[in-house]
Amino acid sequence: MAKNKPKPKKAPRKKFKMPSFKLSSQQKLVLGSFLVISGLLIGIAFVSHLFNGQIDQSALSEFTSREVKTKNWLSKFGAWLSDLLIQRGFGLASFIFSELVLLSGVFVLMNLSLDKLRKHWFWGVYIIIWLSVLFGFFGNRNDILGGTVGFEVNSYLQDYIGKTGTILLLVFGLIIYLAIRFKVTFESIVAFFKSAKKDIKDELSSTDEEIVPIDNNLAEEAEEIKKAHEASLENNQPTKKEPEQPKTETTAFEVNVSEPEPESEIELVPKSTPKPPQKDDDSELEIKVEEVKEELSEADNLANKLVEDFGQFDPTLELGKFQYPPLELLKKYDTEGIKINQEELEENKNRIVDTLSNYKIGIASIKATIGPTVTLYEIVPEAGVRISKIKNLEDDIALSLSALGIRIIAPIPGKGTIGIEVPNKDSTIVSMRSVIASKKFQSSEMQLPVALGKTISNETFVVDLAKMPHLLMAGATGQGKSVGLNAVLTSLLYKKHPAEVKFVLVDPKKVELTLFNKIERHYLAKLPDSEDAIITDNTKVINTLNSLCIEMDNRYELLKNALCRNIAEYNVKFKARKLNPNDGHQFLPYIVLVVDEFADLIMTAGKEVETPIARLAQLARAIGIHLIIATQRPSVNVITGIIKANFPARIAFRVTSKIDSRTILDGSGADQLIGRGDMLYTQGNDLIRVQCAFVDTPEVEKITEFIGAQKAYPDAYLLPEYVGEEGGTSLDIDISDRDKLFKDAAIVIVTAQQGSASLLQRKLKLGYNRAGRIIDQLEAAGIVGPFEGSKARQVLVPDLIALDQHLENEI
Ligand SMILES: Nc1ncnc2c1ncn2[C@@H]1O[C@H](COP(=O)(O)OP(=O)(O)OP(=O)(O)O)[C@@H](O)[C@H]1O
Repeated sequence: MAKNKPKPKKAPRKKFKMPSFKLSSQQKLVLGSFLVISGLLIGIAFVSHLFNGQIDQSALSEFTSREVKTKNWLSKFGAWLSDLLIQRGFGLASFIFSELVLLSGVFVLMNLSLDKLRKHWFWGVYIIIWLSVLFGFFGNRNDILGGTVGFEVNSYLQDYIGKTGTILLLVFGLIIYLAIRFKVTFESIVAFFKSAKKDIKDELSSTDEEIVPIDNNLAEEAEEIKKAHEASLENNQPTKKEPEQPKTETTAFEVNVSEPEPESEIELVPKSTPKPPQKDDDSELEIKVEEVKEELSEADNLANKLVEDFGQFDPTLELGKFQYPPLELLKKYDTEGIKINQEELEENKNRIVDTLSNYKIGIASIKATIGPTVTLYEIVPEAGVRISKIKNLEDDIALSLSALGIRIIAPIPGKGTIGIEVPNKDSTIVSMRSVIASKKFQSSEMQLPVALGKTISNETFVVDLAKMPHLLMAGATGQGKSVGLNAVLTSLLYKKHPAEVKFVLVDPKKVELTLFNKIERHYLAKLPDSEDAIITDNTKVINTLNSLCIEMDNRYELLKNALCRNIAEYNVKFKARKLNPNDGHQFLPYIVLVVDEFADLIMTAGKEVETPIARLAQLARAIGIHLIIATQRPSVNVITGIIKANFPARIAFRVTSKIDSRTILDGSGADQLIGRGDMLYTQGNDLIRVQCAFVDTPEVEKITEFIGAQKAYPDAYLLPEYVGEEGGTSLDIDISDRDKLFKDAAIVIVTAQQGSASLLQRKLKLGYNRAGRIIDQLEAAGIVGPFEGSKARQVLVPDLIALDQHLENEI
C-alpha cells in the first residue's frame, strides 16, 4: 500500500511541469528579455495614453492608413493597445498588465517558480477587474477611469442589486482578496492595531522628556563634579607629582580622583557596522547554496502560526498603560558629589607615612582614591617589608589618625598593594536618584537589577538579585538596613513591570514596610484568604513560607513539563506561545520574599520558619523565587549554618563586635565600618565596600503613591493556599464537609466538560491543594470520573440542568 500511493502522485506532476521547464538557458534569456521589454513598452504606451489618448481617438478609425499619425509614444500600436485595454477594457487598472508582463520576464530570467508566477497572474487579473469595477462606479462609458468593462459591469450590477449592493459586493471582493492573498484574519487585524497602538505609545514614551533629563542630569552632574575636581586640584595642587619617580626624601603621593560615573558617558558615535565581504571579481562560477530549512515539530508550527497571527505573548498587556515612576520623585541632595579636601588628604598621608616609619616601614609610593564616605590610600611598601607587620598596626594607625572605622586590606586582591581605608571628615550622601539615573542601572540587562549604591571609586554598584540568588543583610540597629531594603525595592520598582515581579513582604516590626501597602494590587503577593498583603503576624509567616514552597513545587512541575531548566527559559518559551495555557502554563513573575527582622521570627517560630526558608533557599533559585533576609542580631542561633550555606550574597552594615562580623562575613571588617549606610558586600569571594544609596521614607511614599494611583490588577498576586497540618487533605465524602466553592466548581467543570484541577485554579483563583480537594469531592459526588494520569478526568454530568437534578437528588 505504501508503495502504491506515491506513484500516481508523481506521474501527473511530471506531465504537467515538463513543457514549461524545457527551455534552454539561451531561450530563457530571449523569452525573459522579450517579456521585460514588452512590459516596459506597454507601460510606456499606457502612460503616453494618459496624455494623448483623446487626440489619438480619431486616428484609430483609420488605423491601417500610413498617412495617419498618432501622438502615442509607441505610435499606432501603442495607441491601439492602450485604447483596447484602457479605454475599451479595464481603465487605469490595466497598468497592472504591464507590471505582470514585466514580472513574467523577471521570473523567466531568474528561473523562479512558475507556480508563484501563476498566482501573481491570477491575483493580478482579479485585482484588475475589481479596480475596474470600483473605478467604473464613479466613471462613464469609455471613461479612462474604469474603462468600458468597469462601466458595463457596474451598470449591470446596479440594475439588479442597486448602488448599495454594488458597494457591498466590492467590499466583499476586497475581503476575499485580502483574506486569501495575504492571509489576513480578523484576529491579525486586531493584533495589528493593538501593536500599532503600542508602537506609537513606545515611540512616545521613548521620546519622553524624563529620559532626557536623566542623561542631561547625569551629564550636568558629571560636568559639575569634574569641574569641582579640577577647581580643587588647581587650587591645592599646582604641580602634579609623578608616582613613577619617587623623591628620595618624601614619599610619592598620587591622588586618584576617580572619574565620576565613567559608565554614565553616553556613546554618540554610531558603531561602524562590519562591511559585507566583497565579491571576488575573478570568480566566474557561482555556487548556489540551497537554504536548509529546519524541521519543525507540530507544536512549533502551531506556536509559529500563533506568533504570526497574534504576535508574541505580552505579559504586560493587562496593565499596558502602566507608567514607571519618574526620576523626579527622588530627591537631589546638596551634599552629593565628591569634594576633595586637599589638606585632609595631605594630613592623612603624612600621618600614615609617619606612623609606618615609626615602626621602620618604608613606603615606595602612596595613592589616594576618594569615595563618598571613605578614602582608600593604597601604599606600595619598600622591598622586604612583611605585609603582616602593617596589618598588625591597624590600631596604631587608627590612633594616629584619630579616626574610627579604619580598615586595612593587606594586600588588596589582584593589585599587589596595601589598602588603608580612612573615613572622610565630611561624608557625602549617595542619593537613590543618582544611582537610578546612572547608565549602568538604566541600561542593565539583568533579570532583577538592584542599584545598591556607590563603590569606593565612585562607580554605581549594580547587582543582579536573580544571580545572588538570595541576600542576607545584617547590621546593628540604626546602621542603614531598612534604608538598604528600601533601596533594593525601589530599584526593582524603577525597572520591573508589575507583571514581571511580585513581592512577599514580611515585616514583624509592623512599621518599616507599611508604605508598600499602596502597591498591593500591582506588586504584592499574598495568601488567598488574607486581608493584608504585608505580613506582620508570625503564624501567617509560616503559612506564607509553606505556600511559597508549594508555589515552588508547582513551578518545578511546570518547568519539567515545559522541558525548561529555569524561569527565564520558561518565560521565553511561554512568550513565544510554545506552552499551552490550557495545560496550566502561565507567565511566571519573579517572586521576591523580603523579611525585615529575621531574628524575631526565628526566636518565636524557630524550626517552623527555618525549615521552609532553608528549602526555598536551596531550591528556589531556578524558578524565580529569591529571598532577602535582614536581621539586627547576626548571632549564630539566628544566622544558622544551614541559612548561611544557602545565602552566599551578604551585606553587612556596621556591627558592634568582631564576632558578629565573622558571623555575617566569615571575617572581620563589618565592625570597622562607620555606619549610616556604609556597608560591605560579598558574593562569596571579595569584600566590596559600598556606600548604600539613601532613599528616605517620603521618597518611598511618593513612589508607592505614584504607582498606587494607576490602574491595578483586581487583586494581589495570589499564592497557593496552604492548609496547615490540622487541615488534612483526605477525601471529604460527607456532603456537609464540602468546600464552600463546591457548587461553583461543579458548574465550571460541567460547563467546560473538562475535569481538571488547573481549570478550577484558574477560574476560581484557588490554590493547587484546594482545587485538588474539590476535584476529589466532585469525584465522590459522581460528577467527575476517577483520576486518569495526565489526562483530564471524565465529566459524568452532561449539562447544567442535569447537574441541578444530580445535586437535588443528593439531598
Ligand atoms: N545610605 C545612607 N546614607 C545616609 N544616611 C543613612 C543611610 N542609611 C541610613 N542612614 C541614616 O541612618 C538612619 C537609620 O537607618 P535605618 O533606619 O535604615 O537603620 P536600621 O538599620 O534599619 O535600624 P533598625 O534596625 O533600628 O530599624 C537613617 O534614618 C539615616 O539617617
